[in-house]
Amino acid sequence: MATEAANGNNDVVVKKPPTPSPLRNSKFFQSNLRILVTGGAGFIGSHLVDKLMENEKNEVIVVDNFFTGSKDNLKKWIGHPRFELIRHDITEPLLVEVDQIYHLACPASPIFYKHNPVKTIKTNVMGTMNMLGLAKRVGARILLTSTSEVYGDPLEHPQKEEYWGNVNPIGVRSCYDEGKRVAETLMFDYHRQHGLEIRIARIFNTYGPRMNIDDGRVVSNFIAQALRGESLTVQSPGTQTRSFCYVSDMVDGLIRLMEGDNTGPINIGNPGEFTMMELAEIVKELIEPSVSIEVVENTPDDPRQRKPDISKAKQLLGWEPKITLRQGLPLMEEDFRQRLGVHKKA
Ligand SMILES: O=c1ccn([C@@H]2O[C@H](COP(=O)(O)OP(=O)(O)O[C@H]3OC[C@@H](O)[C@H](O)[C@H]3O)[C@@H](O)[C@H]2O)c(=O)[nH]1
Repeated sequence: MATEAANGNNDVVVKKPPTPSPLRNSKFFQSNLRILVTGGAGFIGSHLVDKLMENEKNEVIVVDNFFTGSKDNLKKWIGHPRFELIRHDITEPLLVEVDQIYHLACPASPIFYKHNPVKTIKTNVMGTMNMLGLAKRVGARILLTSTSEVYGDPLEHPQKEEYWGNVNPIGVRSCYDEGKRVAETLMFDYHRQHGLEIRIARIFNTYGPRMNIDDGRVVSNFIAQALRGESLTVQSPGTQTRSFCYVSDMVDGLIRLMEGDNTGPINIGNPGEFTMMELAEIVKELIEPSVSIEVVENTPDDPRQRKPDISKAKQLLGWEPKITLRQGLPLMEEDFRQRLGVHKKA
């Protein structure tokens, strides 16, 4: 049985995991691992699918409602015998016979998750309940991608998993940060009450190819602005910090967590910390030195600092990120150049 990595009173004896359904063991039995990825057409989800598909013993089923995800991100797998794509909104129940569930589905960019906040919280609460119900019914192990936003505007720095956070429960970000906090609670309640095998990753800011160009998050905004020759919009005051993890490192961390013996929550992120002004200066230097940097108005409740303590990931998963910001940005630049049709100057 999995050990519990962190937090409060989780050290309660839990039930044995439910046995997989009889269907899974008879008619549909086969030696491959069948893996469901919710939100698998999205940015991190599609990179995770690529990695899972590299293993010939894996069959991957993606469910996505394509609100922020796109079929384009999965085009190389469509038609592959070990791959299936289902258009489905996880706020509605779903029954598929699977062994593992990577539950990623939820808009992650603040402008998208704030666009329809009621839908965002439904996705996190009802969507997670539906996926937990599925995991219970078929005896699957389930991994939730939670977020560094559960720490809110943190009063402890860097953030350890034991920190309970500083979250505004009625703020404009709460549909996402409180939504993910409830999702974590549901995961642990199903674990304690029904013996479900759970894993929780707290994902810190992540970047890389396939982010939506107009995603609204800072790295994609700055790269798109630099390539379009527009000013880089640093939201005030510019001294707020974030720590950016390249997507291939993130995917490795998620797979290690799923395959390991710890429930989490475990922080997965890159501890290299930058102010938003520093980030703008690096993007300017690496991509387009002629652009200017402009300070613009910020949105409410923007966390002033964020940096993961990744001691647990190192110790329990043997994981740490390999790609620095200066190595990762050019890889993302290349993808954005192709999609925007902007060629490098000779
Ligand atoms: O154009 C921009 C966009 C954003 N920013 C700033 O950049 C910082 C990061 O903002 P982002 O929108 O990229 O992301 P946030 O850190 O606010 O939220 C993210 O946190 C972790 C993940 O779970 C999610 O992907 C997302 O919610 C903020 O301080 C924001 O004010 C800019 O300075 N300019």
